[in-house]
Parts: sequence; C-alpha cells; structure tokens
Amino acid sequence: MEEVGTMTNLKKFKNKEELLEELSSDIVELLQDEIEEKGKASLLVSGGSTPKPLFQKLSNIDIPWEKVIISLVDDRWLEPTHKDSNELLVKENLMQNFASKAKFVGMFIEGKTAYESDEDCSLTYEDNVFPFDVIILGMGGDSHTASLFPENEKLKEAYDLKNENLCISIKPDTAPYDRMSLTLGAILSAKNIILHIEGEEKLKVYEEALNSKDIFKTPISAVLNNERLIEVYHA
Ligand SMILES: O=C1O[C@H](COP(=O)(O)O)[C@@H](O)[C@H](O)[C@H]1O
Repeated sequence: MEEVGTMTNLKKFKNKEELLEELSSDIVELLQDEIEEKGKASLLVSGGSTPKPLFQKLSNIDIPWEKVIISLVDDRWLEPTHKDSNELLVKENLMQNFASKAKFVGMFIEGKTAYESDEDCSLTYEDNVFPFDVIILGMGGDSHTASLFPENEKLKEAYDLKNENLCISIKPDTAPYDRMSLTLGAILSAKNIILHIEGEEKLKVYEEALNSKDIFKTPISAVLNNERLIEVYHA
C-alpha cells in the first residue's frame, strides 16, 4: 500500500453542548459560503445515535435552507418509516423547523434490493447532490465509518478510487441490515470533511486508527490516511 500522510485537525470540547454549539455554527457557515458563491449547497450526513442532537440544533438555525440539499452518507436498506432508517432519523430531526425547507435526496429505492441499486443510487447522487460541499462522518466503536465495516468483503471495491460509482451496497457481518454507503472516493471528493465522535472509547479508536495502516481492519483509517484535511470534533 502506498504510504500517505494524515491531515487531521482534532478539536476537543469539554462537553457535548460546547461541541454542538461550535459544530453547528461551523456547518452553517460552510453552507452559507457555498450559497453565496454558487447559490446552493449540499450537506451529507451520517446516521446512528451520535448526530441526533446536532440535527435538532441545526434545524433551528435560520439560513436559506431552501437552497440546501440534504443527503445521506449511508443508510440501512429499510423502508424510510422503519425506526432504524437513517432517512427517518434525518427527516424527523434535521428536516424540521427552519430546515424543513431543504430538499432531501435519499438512498433507499422501494421494491429493489440494495444489491440491485448501486448504480441507481450513484446516478441519483450524481444528478441531484454532487458536488458534495459538506460531509459529516460518524464512526462506530469498531472503527466503521459510513457503512464501511471492518474486514467486509466489499471494502476493496469501496476503496478503489478508480471505481466511478459513488454508492456501494454492503452486507455487514457484524451489524444488522443490508446497507448502501458512499464509496471512499465519493467521501474524499467532498470539499469539507468533518468527523464527529463522542466519548473516550471512540477517541481511543480514532487515535489508534490514525496510526494504523490497515484500512481493512479499521475503515476510518482509509479516510484519515489521505492527503485531505479532516476536521475532527470530539467531546
Ligand atoms: O450504522 C451506523 O453507524 C455509524 C456510527 O453510529 P453511532 O451510533 O456510533 O453514532 C454511523 O456513522 C453510520 O451513519 C450509521 O449508519
């Protein structure tokens, strides 16, 4: 594997409230810069348990949300009414209040399996979301990011920067539900890449991943070991 450096800027906060204050204001500033420059902006968000309070905070900030496209970094292949759907999480918590004016582009396609949908998802993202302005990644305690899980059989394809697909279907061995995820190339194409993690355990996983060159064992390392600046927010 080619040796590449890491460029991360770790911002450590005393508590979650301070993190949320700063992260939400940094995100809206980035979105507003894009809106000023080109009249629109895209924001791609992760699911799971960490971002819910961030979504609620963002939804209450008054910016021209009608010029913002909100989309997903990954989703579980579930009806968007299912309690574990990332789409539902975003719709119930982010696309509320001022942010209800934003346009949403999701990954799930009714009547199709995830494995039949890589290309459709990629085309939808290319046509409706791309270029990616701000992407907010999360990370699981096992170091997965988006739906790129350790040792998954699709990782080689997901990491292949020559793979032009923006989306890849994944069957996790260690987590429930089939998934659709952005590929590494799609994630790294984003103008601003943010990693949002909370808790001491995740900080340890992050620090170990920074020093790890084994991107198949610790998928977050594939994002960190790149010459892209990753802004990391931790509390
Ligand atoms: O399954 C997922 O997990 C990760 C991490 O979630 P968290 O609950 O530990 O915050 C998340 O980033 C990803 O979007 C989600 O689908």
